[in-house]
Parts: sequence; structure tokens; C-alpha cells
Amino acid sequence: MSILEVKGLRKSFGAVTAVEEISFTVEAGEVFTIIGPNGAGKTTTLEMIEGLQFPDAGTIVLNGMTWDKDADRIKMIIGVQPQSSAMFDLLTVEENLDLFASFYPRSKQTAEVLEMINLTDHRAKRVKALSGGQQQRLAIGLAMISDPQIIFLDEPTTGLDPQARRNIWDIVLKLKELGKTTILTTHYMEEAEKLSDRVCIVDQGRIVTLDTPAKLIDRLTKEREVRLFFQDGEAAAQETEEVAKSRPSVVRTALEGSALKLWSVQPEETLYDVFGFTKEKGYRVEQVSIREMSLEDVFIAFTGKEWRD
Ligand SMILES: Nc1ncnc2c1ncn2[C@@H]1O[C@H](COP(=O)(O)OP(=O)(O)OP(=O)(O)O)[C@@H](O)[C@H]1O
Repeated sequence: MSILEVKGLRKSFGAVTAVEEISFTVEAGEVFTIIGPNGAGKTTTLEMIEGLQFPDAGTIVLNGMTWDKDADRIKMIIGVQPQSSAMFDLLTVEENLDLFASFYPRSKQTAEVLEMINLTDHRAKRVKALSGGQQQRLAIGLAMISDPQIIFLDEPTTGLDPQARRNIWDIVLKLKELGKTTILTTHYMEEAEKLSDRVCIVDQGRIVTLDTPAKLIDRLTKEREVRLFFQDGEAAAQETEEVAKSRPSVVRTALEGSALKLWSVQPEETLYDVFGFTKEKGYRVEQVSIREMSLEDVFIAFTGKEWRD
């Protein structure tokens, strides 16, 4: 049995349809990510699953239970990261955790949670003295204090700097090691790609596509983007472009000054050919990079839109 089954969810706010049709299942132990641009319906979907919004249509089954019959039991198996406004500013990190722990009949040891969220050294600090990243880590700690099976994290890294984002990623990976199920929303493609077992791309209240990051990328294309920078300038890049274009494995090319970009389905073979030519001509290539296609490319391919963030 799946730990979460969502079928035919729909929700409107007046004339605005936030969620049009969302259906998916999540297996125990997965990191399942809902990704999409602003206003795609991620938060509304999550809040319906968390029991905070009532759907206009559709069903939600959490570990075999439904909100109308088993609300109290569901609350014991889910953990929701509170918005920072729900924390007590004048209490310390440790006091917030102890307070949230007291809401449940059974909870994790505060010291263990502090270790997980890497705030042991800051446990005596008041919330208002914490950085944004530390506050987010505490919010995740509060979500896990009851030792839930399923943890919901709604854009836990939005607005954080890269290092603070990575610290949050470490916590998500630790949760996975513990066998927890994590449902995550994010704006960041890189984050979805790094953390998720499966990714669901949502746009305008509907699922655009759903699969493992690797399969999504693979389904899209076998292409790789190859970038070469020519020390001998634009003319050398242009001449090499003509050679690259004549190869059947090269799908398309682009010039950016002295840099040549080409997309190839057989990048290794293409590079042999290109370097054969540059060697013959005595052109010096300074930098070479090969880029794997990303989830961002998948989004653009499936929706026909640029990523809007
Ligand atoms: N309580 C509400 N009242 C009216 N409209 C709402 C309400 N909540 C959400 N909406 C609208 O529903 C749509 C989906 O919003 P939602 O917050 O679910 O999107 P999101 O994908 O989480 O976006 P973001 O990434 O900006 O948080 C938006 O157009 C939003 O303005």
C-alpha cells in the first residue's frame, strides 16, 4: 500500500482555480517533490493533503486513513514545517522544540533533533537571534519532533543563500536515511534533481509530468550540450561550427563570440571530430565543458515555456 494516495484533487478560490486536477501516489521512504512556478498550485495541494484546506473535489488517503474519519490519527503520523510566524520568537531553540514536543503523546528527544538539524550549538539562542537558514532548520526540527512517518516541507529553501540551502538538503537526506517519507515543494530545479526520488512538475494546477529525475531527463533527450572556448577568436569558432554542423550526431549549434556551443547525441564522437579539425588547423581550445540536460530543460520541453523564476 502507498503511504499517500491523492486522486482528482481540485480547489478554487472564487474565480481563481488554484488546483485543477492533481493525482499521484507516494511510496513509503520516498522524497517526492512538487515543483512548479509561482502560483502553480503547490502550496494549495500540500495544504489539502495536510488537512489545512478542504478540497472542492478529490480524495486523499494517508497510510490508509482519510481526514474525515481519522483526523486525530493522521496528525500523529504527519509533520508539517510551520511558517516562521508560528515559532515563538522570545523562546530559545530548545524551548520551542520542547514546547512542540509537549503537544504530542510521544516525541523524539530534543537533543537528537538538535543534532539532526545541526543547531546543538545554538540551542540556547532565541529564535529572533537566528539567521534565516537556522530558523528554517528549526522549522524542520519542529516538523520532526513527533517522529512522524511523513514530513511536509513547503519551499524550505526559498530565500536562503547557497550554503544555507545545502544545509537543508543534508537534513532531507538524513530523513531519507531514517526511512521517512518527505513531500517537498520547491522553485529550484537543482534542488528537485538532487534530492528527489520522483518529481512531479505542476503548472496551472495540473501535473505536467511525473517521474524520477533521471527518467524525465532521459525521456526528453539523449543530447548533451558541449561548449568550447577558442583562444584564436570568433573566426576559429565559426569555422569549427561549420564542421560540427556537418556531423549527423550534432543536433544544433550556437555561437557566442569566441565560444561555440553544440548539442550532440554522441558527444564523445563529436569531440573527436572537432579536435581532429582544430588540431589540423592549429586552433587552440581553452575550455571544454559538457552539460547534462537538466530538469529545467524538461520543464521547457513539456510546457513550451521558459522557467519563470
Ligand atoms: N486563500 C486564497 N485565496 C485566493 N486565492 C488563492 C488563495 N490561495 C491561493 N490562491 C491562488 O491560487 C493559485 C495557486 O496558489 P498556490 O499558493 O497554491 O501556488 P504555489 O505553486 O504554491 O505558488 P508559490 O510558489 O508562489 O507559493 C494562485 O493564483 C494564488 O493566488
